[in-house]
Amino acid sequence: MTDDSLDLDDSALAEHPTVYAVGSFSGHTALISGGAGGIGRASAWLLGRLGARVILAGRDPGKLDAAVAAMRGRGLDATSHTVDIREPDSVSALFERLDQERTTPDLLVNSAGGQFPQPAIDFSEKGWNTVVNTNLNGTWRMMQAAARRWRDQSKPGAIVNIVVVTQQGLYGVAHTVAARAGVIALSENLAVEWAPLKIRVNCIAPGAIETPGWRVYKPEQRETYARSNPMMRAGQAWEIAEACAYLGGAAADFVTGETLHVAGGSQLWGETWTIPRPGYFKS
Ligand SMILES: CCC/C=C/C(=O)SCCNC(=O)CCNC(=O)[C@H](O)C(C)(C)COP(=O)([O-])OP(=O)([O-])OC[C@H]1O[C@@H](n2cnc3c(N)ncnc32)[C@H](O)[C@@H]1OP(=O)([O-])[O-]
Ligand SMILES: NC(=O)C1=CN([C@@H]2O[C@H](COP(=O)(O)OP(=O)(O)OC[C@H]3O[C@@H](n4cnc5c(N)ncnc54)[C@H](OP(=O)(O)O)[C@@H]3O)[C@@H](O)[C@H]2O)C=CC1
Repeated sequence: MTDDSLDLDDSALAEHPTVYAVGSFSGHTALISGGAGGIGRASAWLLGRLGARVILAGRDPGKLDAAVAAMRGRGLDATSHTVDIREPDSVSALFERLDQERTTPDLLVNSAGGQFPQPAIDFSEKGWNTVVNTNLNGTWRMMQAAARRWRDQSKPGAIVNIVVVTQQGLYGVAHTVAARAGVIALSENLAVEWAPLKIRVNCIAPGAIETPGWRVYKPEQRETYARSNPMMRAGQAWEIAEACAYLGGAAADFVTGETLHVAGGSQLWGETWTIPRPGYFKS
């Protein structure tokens, strides 16, 4: 697997078959953080094709512009805004821009996130804080900003947080496992606290999904990912997008506080070593 082969193909995303009915998201607006990344972009394409107005958010304006241009080229209603979810002021500014446009998303997909592989014993203070600030604090900031709009406008809302498999099998990224376990616990708690506001909060835990985000891992580690689950293959971003359409849409109206593993069973069996597997574990 080369670095180039990790890039998603917009023309494939424009035509990939889906189980969902065209129009099932008509009249809905979806805000997707990390919308120009792998999972976020696939989710934006799917929701857009199902009729949603999609707003992509991320740090890199070039990546956002390219993704939006590809979607608009196929007639989808797509726009973008820059945001750095690590910065509270940046998240506030994003939502203030949406307020000025009189736009309130119905669905928030938090796909912005990431980490670097390193043995935990070597984490620096800054490295740990960066990953926790991105994945736990950044996700929380987006959730709170959206929920305040829904509360103030008496509108229902749905949140889908993209996390990682936390209970077993993912090693070399302990900072992100800790941060995402926090997001899952937070989501379960808010599913109750925000139920009176008609806000549903769910998570998707992807297994190994081939995306540009994999470039952060060495090729020799990536080569092991397809054997890290009982189904003996890597997943595709589209498979996460379809889960997103389920949890974010009407089919999941009675589902909240759930974490859906789309991971080929890796939450039950298998190991993903993002750093070299210590000889200690070799048979
Ligand atoms: C199948 C497997 C599971 C897959 C799961 C996935 O999620 S895949 C897809 C998911 N997608 C991704 O994961 C996307 C890719 N990931 C990222 O963008 C980054 O990992 C990020 C989240 C840290 C943000 O990065 P950024 O560039 O915005 O941040 P920055 O440059 O400001 O760094 C801040 C500090 O972090 C530290 N530090 C950073 N890197 C390393 C390292 N290699 N080594 C050691 N330390 C490192 C360092 O302390 C640095 O500060 P310094 O010492 O330089 O002053
Ligand atoms: N691919 C996989 O195997 C798995 C992925 N995941 C998780 O799924 C999510 C999506 O990952 P994936 O699509 O694979 O990876 P990508 O790296 O392709 O996408 C991640 C996106 O997050 C955005 N992002 C990162 N940091 C910030 C920030 N501080 N503010 C705003 N945007 C940010 C990036 O945008 P920009 O470049 O513009 O900053 C990027 O587009 C992540 O949380 C990831 O950890 C979980 C399990 C497995």
